[in-house]
Amino acid sequence: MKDALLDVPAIELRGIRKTFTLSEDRDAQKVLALDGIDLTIRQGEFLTIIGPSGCGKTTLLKIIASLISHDEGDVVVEGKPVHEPDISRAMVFQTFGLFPWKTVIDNVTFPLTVRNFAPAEAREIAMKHIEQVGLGKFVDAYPHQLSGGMQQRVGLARALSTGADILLMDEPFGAIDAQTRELMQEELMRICQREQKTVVFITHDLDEAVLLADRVLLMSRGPGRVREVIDVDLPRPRFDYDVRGHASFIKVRGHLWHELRNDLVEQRAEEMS
Ligand SMILES: Nc1ncnc2c1ncn2[C@@H]1O[C@H](COP(=O)(O)OP(=O)(O)OP(=O)(O)O)[C@@H](O)[C@H]1O
Repeated sequence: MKDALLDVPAIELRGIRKTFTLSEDRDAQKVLALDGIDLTIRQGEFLTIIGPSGCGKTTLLKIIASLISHDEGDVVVEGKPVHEPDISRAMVFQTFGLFPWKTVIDNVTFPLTVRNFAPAEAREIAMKHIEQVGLGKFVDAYPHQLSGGMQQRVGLARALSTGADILLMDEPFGAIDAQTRELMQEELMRICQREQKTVVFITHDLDEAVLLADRVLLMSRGPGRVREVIDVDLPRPRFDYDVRGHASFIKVRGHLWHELRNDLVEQRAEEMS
């Protein structure tokens, strides 16, 4: 359980720097997306990332997943430097990332099939997670037959099926209506608490950032840097009381809003000058 959060590093980021080049030309414009990110994420921790648009949140998550390379620094996962995607880390995308031509069961078994699991074993694992996210009756449905919230549940079931200890989630509930989103947040918290997942979760939603997190990483306006890492001192589970009325929730949310608002005001002033 979260109360027993281990002080063992799951992900260590050391001096991560990333520049994008906007074209192939020699004189091409460069964008410094991340500038020296140092951070340790503990095993079983739920870390949310919040920051102004374009500050490098997605870039950082993709670097942790080894989906894109970085220019300088090290990503160390469970003690080992990583350079390629592997089974320790699973991504969940805002746009669900499902294959439209595959059924729910085929979408969820896909990562297991490519890793050469026997079909019966892949199906058994997939079914367990499809049922866990409440879609047992929809195994043979296609994504277009499901609501956005249901499609995101499929994305979550697929990530869980990989058995990855680390879930990397890029605004996974951003495209879902407010009520479904609250249910998904509860479900995710239940699953992560039970299965001791380490989660790195990007959001633009202040309430979501505080509600889910053990710690919130606030990034600075581009180039992305660690501006602040804030502890969220709220008891778990967090869905059986008025967590939004809790003094710690109000304090952390208020602080985040103050900081992000200043960023927006500065950004607007720069755009006007
Ligand atoms: N493939 C790319 N090529 C060139 N520039 C890129 C590329 N991907 C990201 N960038 C630039 O890197 C910076 C960080 O982008 P990133 O998508 O990581 O930000 P973000 O914080 O996730 O943004 P948002 O909150 O709007 O989703 C931005 O300036 C963006 O334009």
